[in-house]
Amino acid sequence: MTRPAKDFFAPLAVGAPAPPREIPARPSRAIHFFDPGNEKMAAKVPDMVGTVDVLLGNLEDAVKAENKEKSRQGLVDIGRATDFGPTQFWTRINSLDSPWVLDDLTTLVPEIGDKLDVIMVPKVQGAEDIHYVDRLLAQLEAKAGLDRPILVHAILETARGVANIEEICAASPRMQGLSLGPADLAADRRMKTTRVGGGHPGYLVRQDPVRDDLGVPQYDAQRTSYQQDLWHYTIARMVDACAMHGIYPYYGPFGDIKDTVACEDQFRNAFLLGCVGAWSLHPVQITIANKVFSPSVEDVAHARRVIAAMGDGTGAVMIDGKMEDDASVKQCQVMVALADELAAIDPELKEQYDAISADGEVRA
Ligand SMILES: CC(C)(COP(=O)(O)OP(=O)(O)OC[C@H]1O[C@@H](n2cnc3c(N)ncnc32)[C@H](O)[C@@H]1OP(=O)(O)O)[C@@H](O)C(=O)NCCC(=O)NCCSC(=O)C[C@](C)(O)C(=O)O
Ligand SMILES: [Mg+2]
Repeated sequence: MTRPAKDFFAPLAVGAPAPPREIPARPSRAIHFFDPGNEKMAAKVPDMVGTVDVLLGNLEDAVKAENKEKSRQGLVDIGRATDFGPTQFWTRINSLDSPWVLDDLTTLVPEIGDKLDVIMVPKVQGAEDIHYVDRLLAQLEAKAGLDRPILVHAILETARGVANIEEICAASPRMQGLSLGPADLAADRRMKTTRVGGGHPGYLVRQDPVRDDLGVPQYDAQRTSYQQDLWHYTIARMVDACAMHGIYPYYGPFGDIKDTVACEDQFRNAFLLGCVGAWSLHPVQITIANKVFSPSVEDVAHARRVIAAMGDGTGAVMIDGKMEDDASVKQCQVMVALADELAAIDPELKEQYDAISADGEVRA
């Protein structure tokens, strides 16, 4: 059973900061993963501040078992030494059934809890996992004297997690968002892919066979086929669950680092469906995510034009042969609100968006 409404926003430990009533829409187009125990990667982190929306020190998968403590300590060192300015600082802790997670939390909260914005919890199965982390964080925050609650992000990477998606989003006022974990999820579902996210050439639909003059189907003749998106169903569920709960959905990792074209396509599908960002595993993917998850100048110009033409936002008008009304103006408001949020942290985008007048004219 969920907590009654009057208790939902009460701190879960005496002296812990009050949980948030709203999750701020902070830009997070790329959640950039680095291994804090890898000296070469860690050395690059200070210079990445300001170039990426989120820097995430990863402690879970992709960190070898023998390096878990080194990575945790590396994260503490980076957290203490770095001024993150406008960039958010997140971590992915080890899974709740691992031998490392308790030390992750009991070390990170007192050492760098004042710097950490969000803790990503992998392999979340249901509300019980979030409840566990929620209470423990409250106890640790109280003990450390923190005045700001650390937010929680869940990765969906089991069938049970997907089935329990709504209760996971609703489990705590700390819930900030969800990410897709396509590799673990594929394994858990017994999907027959061996990739980390992205498409698969075998998952397709094919045009019907053309027929000859006698109406006989020509099965061997050339037919167009279209690759489909293996992740559409899960992302769409995430988007609805997150929107309903006032939190944020993210596409997860795209493992084929060299295929920047397909990565951009996968990220754009997620953007169009309602995701606010994706993970970047390699610096090259930051550029892709920043581009894809920022509305284009054309889209912002069109949105401003519709908003200007719609006046008080009611009724119907024709713009370039298309009907716009109370509903389409709301879509335009979503686009403009995102552009405003991004302009506030990205000077290059600000310049581009500032060149668009309030009624949608793009100045040269
Ligand atoms: C893919 C890898 C091995 C290629 O690493 P590389 O060294 O072969 O690449 P490179 O192109 O040769 O690197 C060029 C330079 O960039 C640096 N570099 C390279 N990557 C980064 C980075 N991320 N951040 C900062 N710097 C980075 C690298 O150290 C090197 O520095 P150098 O010029 O000084 O020699 C490497 O990029 C990497 O380890 N990335 C992170 C992988 C990761 O975090 N995986 C876990 C998330 S995905 C996941 O867990 C799945 C999920 C959700 O759980 C589920 O679906 O179930
Ligand atoms: Mg995983």
